[in-house]
This record gives sequence, C-alpha cells and structure tokens, in this order.
Amino acid sequence: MSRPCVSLESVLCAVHGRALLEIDHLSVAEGERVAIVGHNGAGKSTLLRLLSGFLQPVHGSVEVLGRTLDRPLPPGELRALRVEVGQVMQGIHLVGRLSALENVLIGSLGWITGWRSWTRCFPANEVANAEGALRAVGLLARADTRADRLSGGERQKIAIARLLMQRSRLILADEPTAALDPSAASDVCRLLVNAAANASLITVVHNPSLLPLLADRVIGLKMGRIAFDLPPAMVGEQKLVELYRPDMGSNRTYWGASAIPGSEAGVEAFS
Ligand SMILES: Nc1ncnc2c1ncn2[C@@H]1O[C@H](COP(=O)(O)OP(=O)(O)OP(=O)(O)O)[C@@H](O)[C@H]1O
Repeated sequence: MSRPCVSLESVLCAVHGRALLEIDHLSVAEGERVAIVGHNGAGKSTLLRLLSGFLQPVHGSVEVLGRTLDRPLPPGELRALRVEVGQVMQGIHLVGRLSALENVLIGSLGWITGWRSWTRCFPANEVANAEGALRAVGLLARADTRADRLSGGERQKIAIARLLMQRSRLILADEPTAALDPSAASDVCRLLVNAAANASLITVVHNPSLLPLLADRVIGLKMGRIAFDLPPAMVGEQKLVELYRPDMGSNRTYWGASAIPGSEAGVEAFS
C-alpha cells in the first residue's frame, strides 16, 4: 500500500489554553479526495493551516508528504513544502495589479530557478503552459486583464489555473466556492478536481450538494473533533443536522491556560 500523504496522530491544537482541534487519528492516501464539513468555528481552517505548515500542534504528530510538521520547518524545507502543497484559500490570493496570465505564471515559480525566478522572466514553454492552463479554465481570452478587474468566479478559476502550473502533490482548498452562484460553484469544483488529477485534494466546503462532485470521502468536524468519516452517499440530511446542531452546555473546548502546556503562545503561530 502507498504511504499516506497526510497522517495525524493524537493531535491537539490550542490557543491560550483553548483547544481548537483534537484529532486522534487521520490518514489521507495519495490521490484521495476528501471534503471537510462542519459548523462555523469547527476547526476546518485550523486543520488546513496545520497541514500547510502555518500552525504547529501543542502535541501529537503531523506528517504531510513525508515531512514532519510538529515543529516549524527550516526555510528551505518550508519553501519545498509550499511548492508541493498547492492552496486555494478564502479570499483568493491573487496579485491584483498583475494580469491573469502573470498570476498563473506565479504557479511555476517553484520550478524555475536562478535569475529567471528573481526577475520573473519566464521561459517561453512556461508561458505556453500558463496559456494552456487559462484555456483549461475557459479564461484564455482574459489573459491580459488585471486580476482586480475579474469577477469572484473568474478569480477562483485563475487560482485553479495557477494550481495547474504548480503541479502540487497535495491541494488544500478552503471554501473555494464561497460567494459563487450555483453554476459557477459547480464549474469551480469540476476544475478543482481536474487540477487534482495527479494529487490528493482536501476541500473545506459548506454546500452539501457539492460533496459528490468534490470528494470520495467526507469528514465531519464538530467542535474540533472528527464526528464522522464517510463516503458522500452516506452523508444524508440527518447526519448534517446532527453535525451542525449546537451542543449547548459543553465546555470541552475550554480549559484553563495552564492545562495545555505550550498553548499560551499559540496565537502568534496561529495568526
Ligand atoms: N487568530 C486566531 N486566534 C485565536 N483563535 C482563533 C483564531 N482564528 C480562529 N480561531 C478560533 O479557532 C476556532 C476554529 O476556527 P476555524 O477558523 O478553524 O473554524 P472553521 O471551521 O474554519 O470556521 P468557518 O466555517 O467559520 O470558517 C474558532 O473557535 C475560532 O474562534
């Protein structure tokens, strides 16, 4: 069996003595497509931050693509991780003053070296590849348009074209369809799955109707813990109602600051 692309054991993430995420065990195989669902504040983005090396656990082990992320990585390794882990995050991180094509080319910065990388003078074959990526998301005609003149849906598609250039082994997408109309949301999901043809894909999503498009496995997070881990066909309305129903009176996510050593300074690592 192939090595898991993501492996978490006995992980606790906490800030100022408050537990945000507690995962006993989570493993994602290479090529798997996983959706994460859960109420606001359930810990979905925290999980993605952990997997992208932006946040370290208070204790437990985190392995992503063979790298141990329990401690901050040295800069060289962090850069390598950034190339291997592609991200489409809330708020879409495009450079507004650059054209759509230039934004897509940024995806290849991890692959080109030396003066070309510093001066952003991309070789002709990479420019052709970037045009191909724009064509794949249906936006070649907007290649020269500044990113800040594009619609939300168009910008999401540009972010996916950039992923195509990055050739990541793991793609983390945090609500990639937020604020899109239903048709644009389906388009973006299909493009994302295509972009992840040779990668593992973990997507945070709020709209349950998109689950079958995006995932072959759905993980429900509730108050920082895994509530279920099921195929999309088994995530029916009842499961979702239970997942999103507030648990009144629970104080599980709060401890005294002294109860979780190492979590006092967590907010710096978090922000
Ligand atoms: N910078 C921060 N400092 C301290 N706590 C934070 C910070 N950001 C988020 N949190 C807390 O961490 C918990 C989990 O937040 P997270 O963003 O992971 O939730 P989420 O499931 O992604 O929610 P949403 O659906 O609203 O995006 C929340 O209780 C939130 O208040």
